[in-house]
Amino acid sequence: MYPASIRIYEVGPRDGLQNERPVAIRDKVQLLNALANAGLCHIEAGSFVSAKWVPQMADSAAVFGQITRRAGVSYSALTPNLAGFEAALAAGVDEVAIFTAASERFCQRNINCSISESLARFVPIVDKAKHYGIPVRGYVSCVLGCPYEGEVAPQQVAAVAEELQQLGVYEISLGDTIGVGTPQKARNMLDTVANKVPIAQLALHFHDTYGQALANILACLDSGISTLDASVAGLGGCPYAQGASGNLATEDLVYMLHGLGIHTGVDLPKLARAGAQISRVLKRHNGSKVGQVLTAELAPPAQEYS
Ligand SMILES: CC(C)(COP(=O)([O-])OP(=O)([O-])OC[C@H]1O[C@@H](n2cnc3c(N)ncnc32)[C@H](O)[C@@H]1OP(=O)([O-])[O-])[C@@H](O)C(=O)NCCC(=O)NCCSC(=O)C[C@@](C)(O)CC(=O)[O-]
Repeated sequence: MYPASIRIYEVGPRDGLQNERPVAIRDKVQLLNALANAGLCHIEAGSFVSAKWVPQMADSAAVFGQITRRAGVSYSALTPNLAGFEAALAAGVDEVAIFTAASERFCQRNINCSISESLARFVPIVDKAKHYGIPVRGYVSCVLGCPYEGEVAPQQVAAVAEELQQLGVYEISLGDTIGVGTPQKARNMLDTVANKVPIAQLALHFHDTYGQALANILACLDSGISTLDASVAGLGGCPYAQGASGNLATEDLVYMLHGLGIHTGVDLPKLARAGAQISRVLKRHNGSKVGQVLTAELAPPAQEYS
């Protein structure tokens, strides 16, 4: 049976924009405000990582300082280490996310340490976050494949997710970082992880490189999953996974969920306008098919795509 409602975790301003051309602070803030106005209540607004590694996120503190905070909306950020957590706290985040991988080589390329070193780094973050009452989310990357190691065993994903849960995160988002999953594999991976971590603490974070993300989600929708990550206009990719597309477009996800009678609390036309606006700013093709249809009149002239 499908759930009556789904919590959508919007990652476009972070996962999306970290892999796009640089965007002015005012445009990021406008996007964040538009997403909140569209009814999204969980928005990943930036990351406190090394500017040498991900320059697109270097202005996250300024972005947090300029958002028009909307009541009931949680604005979160990625924090790879204690320095990142302290900067995020000073910037006024509502929630942070720690991130590791199910693949050793991806973990090294992404955060320059092994999986076990990453987990050790997260201990003081979780401790300090608890002290300040800041919820911590966890990510596991490469849950359906790795750009360096190929196939990733679902048992390995489950083992890393279980370690994150034992650290004290409230939720673990399972990332198909390079979007290689297919429906049966996605469901098998989710069921394997759910044997170790309660499904209520899991979220799905599927990139759409091979156009499978929506099908993968549909295959998992009657599992008890209640949180899905998505990126407005399908923004993004992955800095350490060449060729990876952005997350599943939020507009496409909302359209499907509403069509199934599942409540999201999201105003689709407002969301589509936010997606069209940021696509214009980026002079980028709108990665949401639903967004393209709903905002045809806002689309930039064709020559701007070249
Ligand atoms: C983790 C590090 C910092 C290790 O990087 P490192 O080089 O091993 O760390 P370090 O401690 O030696 O520091 C190197 C420099 O970075 C600075 N530094 C150190 N920490 C911070 C910080 N928090 N904020 C700002 N600056 C920082 C530090 O001060 C120093 O500066 P320098 O002395 O050279 O001028 C680096 O590898 C890094 O920043 N990586 C970030 C990678 C990243 O953001 N990747 C994208 C997000 S993950 C993702 O997209 C996947 C996900 C979550 O969406 C799920 C999925 O789809 O799979």
